[in-house]
Amino acid sequence: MIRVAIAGPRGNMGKEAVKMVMMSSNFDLIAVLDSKETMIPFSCPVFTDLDQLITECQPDVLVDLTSPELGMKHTTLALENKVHAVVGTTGFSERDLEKLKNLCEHHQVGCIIAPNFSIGAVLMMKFAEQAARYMSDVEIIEMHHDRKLDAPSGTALKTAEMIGTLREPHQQGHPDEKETHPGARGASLDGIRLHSVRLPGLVAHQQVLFGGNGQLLTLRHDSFNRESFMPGVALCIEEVMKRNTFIYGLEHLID
Ligand SMILES: NC(=O)C1=CN([C@@H]2O[C@H](COP(=O)(O)OP(=O)(O)OC[C@H]3O[C@@H](n4cnc5c(N)ncnc54)[C@H](O)[C@@H]3O)[C@@H](O)[C@H]2O)C=CC1
Ligand SMILES: O=C(O)C1=N[C@H](C(=O)O)C[C@H](O)C1
Repeated sequence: MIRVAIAGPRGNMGKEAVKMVMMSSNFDLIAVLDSKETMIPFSCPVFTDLDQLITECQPDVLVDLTSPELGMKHTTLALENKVHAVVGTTGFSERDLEKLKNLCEHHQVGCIIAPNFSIGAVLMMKFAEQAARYMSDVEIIEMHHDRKLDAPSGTALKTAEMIGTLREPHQQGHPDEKETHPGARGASLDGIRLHSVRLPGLVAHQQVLFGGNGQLLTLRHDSFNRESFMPGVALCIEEVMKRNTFIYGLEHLID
């Protein structure tokens, strides 16, 4: 049994993760970390202090599903205490990722950062990486619920990064194009345009558009609920236990 603690247990993702871990015969939910003492009864102790949680409960793995600043704080503390970390929280900077990688190496402990836990989204990213070899003009439209804190999404950034391994950086669109309304062309990552839509009713959706002469290739993935992420969370908990390295992206865990 892997001893699992979850940070953010009352959130959209945290709720599903608590359910999944409790239902699994491989995992033992030994504690949750919340922002306050909660009225929601959990079948395990609720902590508001991660130091105390680690000392008293000694988890094997901390799963973080909170916010960018908290996620960084929690993951740092977990790794410093040699607790493996599975991080679904998005919005980390490149510097944050570098810092976590160094902590893994220093403390010889595993950490998996998964910008997207759903298998379909990971396949979309892999297909996009392949397509970029042949079609190098690409724009990404990600669409999420309006409670999301970070933009662009972690998935969109990771997709652009994967495409970037096979696409020469270049400016897209007309060389003389001008935004009459700032932001109209979206963010640019080496010339790949990223557009973020935030609307009530949405969950997590992304389209990757590849344009060529007389043709358009559209790759699309939709998560209609948070259950879609849970097989990926379970896989990461199992895999992180076998490692003492830093992994960024679920694509490194599937063939
Ligand atoms: N990697 C993936 O596949 C996915 C990642 N996410 C990411 O997961 C994160 C959480 O997303 P949601 O669940 O939608 O957000 P949410 O806002 O519903 O949940 C965040 C939770 O963190 C809790 N929290 C606040 N302060 C805390 C503290 N000090 N200690 C512990 N918990 C605290 C809040 O009470 C809240 O329940 C976001 O960064 C989001 O981008 C979301 C969906 C899928
Ligand atoms: O906040 C969300 O909801 C999601 N966040 C992740 C991201 O930023 O890509 C994964 C998924 O898109 C849902």
